[in-house]
Amino acid sequence: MAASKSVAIVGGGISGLAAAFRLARRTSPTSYKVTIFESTDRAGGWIQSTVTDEGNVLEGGPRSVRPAGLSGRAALNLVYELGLQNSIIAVNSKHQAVSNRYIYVYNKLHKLPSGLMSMLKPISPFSKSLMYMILRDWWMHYGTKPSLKDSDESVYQFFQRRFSTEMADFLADPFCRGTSAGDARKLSMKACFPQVVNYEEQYGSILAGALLDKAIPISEADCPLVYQAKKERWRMWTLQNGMETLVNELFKQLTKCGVNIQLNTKCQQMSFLSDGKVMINSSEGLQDFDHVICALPAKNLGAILSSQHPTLSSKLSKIESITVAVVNLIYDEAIPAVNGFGHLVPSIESPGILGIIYDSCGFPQLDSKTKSSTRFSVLMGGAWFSQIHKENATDDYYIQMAVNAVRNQLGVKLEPSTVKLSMQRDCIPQYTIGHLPLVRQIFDYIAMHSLPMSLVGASYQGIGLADCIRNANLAADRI
Ligand SMILES: Cc1cc2nc3c(=O)[nH]c(=O)nc-3n(C[C@H](O)[C@H](O)[C@H](O)COP(=O)(O)OP(=O)(O)OC[C@H]3O[C@@H](n4cnc5c(N)ncnc54)[C@H](O)[C@@H]3O)c2cc1C
Ligand SMILES: C=Cc1c2[nH]c(c1C)Cc1[nH]c(c(CCC(=O)O)c1C)Cc1[nH]c(c(C)c1CCC(=O)O)Cc1[nH]c(c(C)c1C=C)C2
Repeated sequence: MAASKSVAIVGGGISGLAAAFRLARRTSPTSYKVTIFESTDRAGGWIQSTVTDEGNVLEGGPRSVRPAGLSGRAALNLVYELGLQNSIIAVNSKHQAVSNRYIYVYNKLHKLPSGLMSMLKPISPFSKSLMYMILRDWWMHYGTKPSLKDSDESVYQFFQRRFSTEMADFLADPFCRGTSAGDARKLSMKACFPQVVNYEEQYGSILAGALLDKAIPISEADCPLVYQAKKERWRMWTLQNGMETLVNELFKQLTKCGVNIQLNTKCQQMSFLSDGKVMINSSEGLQDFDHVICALPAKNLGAILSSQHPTLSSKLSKIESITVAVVNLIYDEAIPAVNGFGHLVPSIESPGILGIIYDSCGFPQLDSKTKSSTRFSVLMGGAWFSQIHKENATDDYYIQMAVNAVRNQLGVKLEPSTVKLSMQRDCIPQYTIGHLPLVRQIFDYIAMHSLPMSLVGASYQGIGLADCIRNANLAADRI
C-alpha cells in the first residue's frame, strides 16, 4: 500500500497553489494529504482580475507571463496540465507590445531600442548608440574578469561602472521600476540579473556572454505548448478573463483532487516537534503535519517563527516588500494613443509615477466586445511610496494622480468612465544588496536544523509568476 504523508501549505497564492497541484499529481510510492492555509477569503494572492459588466478585464496584479527559460516553460506546462491551452492569449516577437517599450524623459516619450537597426544609431535620450556602449564594454573588458565574485553591488552601480551614468539612469533605473517597483540604487545586481553577472564572471564581456550563451534545449517532459511558444516566438502571454483564470482552475482541480483549501484561516504560529512533525496553530486550532511548504511572504513567516526560531525569524524579516498603488482606467473610446506595451518613468523624471501600461495594445482580446474602450494601468509608489502617500488621503487622491499622469504623459484629454484603485500593500519583495547570501543563510539554517520545511514564493528566488511556479514545483519534488 502507498505510504501517505501529510503536507501543510501556508499561503494560497500562486506559489502555494502550484506546489499543491504538483503534489496532488504525484503518484506512488508516496501519496500526499495536502492542506492549504490561506488567511484571506480567496486564493490567488496578488493575482487579482476583475471583469467589468461591459467585459473589460482589469488586473490589480500580474498581467502577463514570459514564456522564456526554464521558469517560462514551467508556467506553460502548468497551463497545459490544467487544460487551459485554449484560453491562452499569446503575443509574439513581432507584436508592437513587444517591440515598443518607452521611457518618459524630459516631458516626452522615447522608444527604447529594440532590434539591430535601432541599436546602431544614438536614439534620444541616449547620447551614444546602444551598440557603441555594448562594443565599448566588450573592447574594454573582454578576457578580463572584473567579477563581483565575492561582493555585490547595486544594479545602478553595475550599469554605471560598465556602461555609463546615462545607461544607469535611463535603462537600469526604469527596468528595476518596471519589474520590481524598486530602486536600482538599492537592488542587488547579483540577485536581480544573475545571468548578466554570470556573463561578466565567465567572459569579462556581457556581449560575449550573451552571444556564447547556449539555449537550454526543450526536454521530453515539456508539453506541446512549450514547442508552440518556441515555434511561434511567443514573448508574453495571459489568459482569457485575465490571470485569475489560472487561479480559478487550480482551485477547482485541487478541490476535486481532495486538497483541503482552508480559506479565512491564518497561520498564527508554527512549531517543530521532537518527533519530526510540524505543528500549525491557526484560527482553526492546532494541526500537525509531516512537512510544511511555506508559501507566504518572508516577513510574515518571520513573525510566525519568532518564538521558536528567533535567529531564522530575524533573517526572514530582513526581506522587505514595497507598496504599489495600481490604478486601472477605462476610457469609452478607442484611443489612438501610443502603440506598445507601455512606458516607464525613470526616478529622476518623476519618482512617484512608476509607469503606465497600455493594456489594450498588449491584449485587445481583454477589452469589452460590446463597447469601444481603451484600458490603461498606472502603477505608482513602489520604493518611492512615501513620496506619494498622504495621511488620510482618499482613494480619489490616488485616482486623480493616475488620471493626471495619463493626461500629461499621453495627452489623453478625456475623462475615464471606469476607475479602480488597488492599494497593494507590501506586495513586491525587494532583492536588495546582500539578498543572495541572506537567502543562502536562511536555507542553510533550515538544513542544519533538519526542519521539515520548504520555502517557496516571491521572497527568495524570483518574483515573476513563472519563477514562483518553477520554484514551487522544485520544492514539491524535493519532499
Ligand atoms: C502590482 C503587481 C504587478 C505584477 N506584475 C507581474 C507581471 O506582470 N508578471 C509577473 O510574472 N509577475 C508580476 N508580479 C509578481 C507576481 O504577481 C508575484 O510575485 C506572485 O504573484 C507572488 O505569488 P506568491 O504565491 O509567491 O505570493 P502571494 O501572492 O503574496 O501569496 C501569498 C499568500 O499567503 C497568504 N498569507 C500571508 N500570510 C499568511 C498566514 N499567516 N497564514 C495563511 N496565509 C497567509 C496571503 O494572503 C497570500 O494569499 C506582479 C506583482 C504585483 C504586486
Ligand atoms: C511600472 C511598474 C511595473 C510594471 N510592471 C510591474 C511593475 C512594478 C511588475 C512586473 N512586471 C513584470 C514582472 C515580472 C518580472 C519577471 O521576473 O518576470 C513584474 C513583477 C514583467 C515586466 N515588465 C517589464 C519588463 C521588462 C518585464 C520583464 C519581462 C518582460 O520583458 O516582459 C517592463 C514594464 N513594466 C511595466 C511597464 C509600463 C513596463 C515597460 C514599458 C509596468
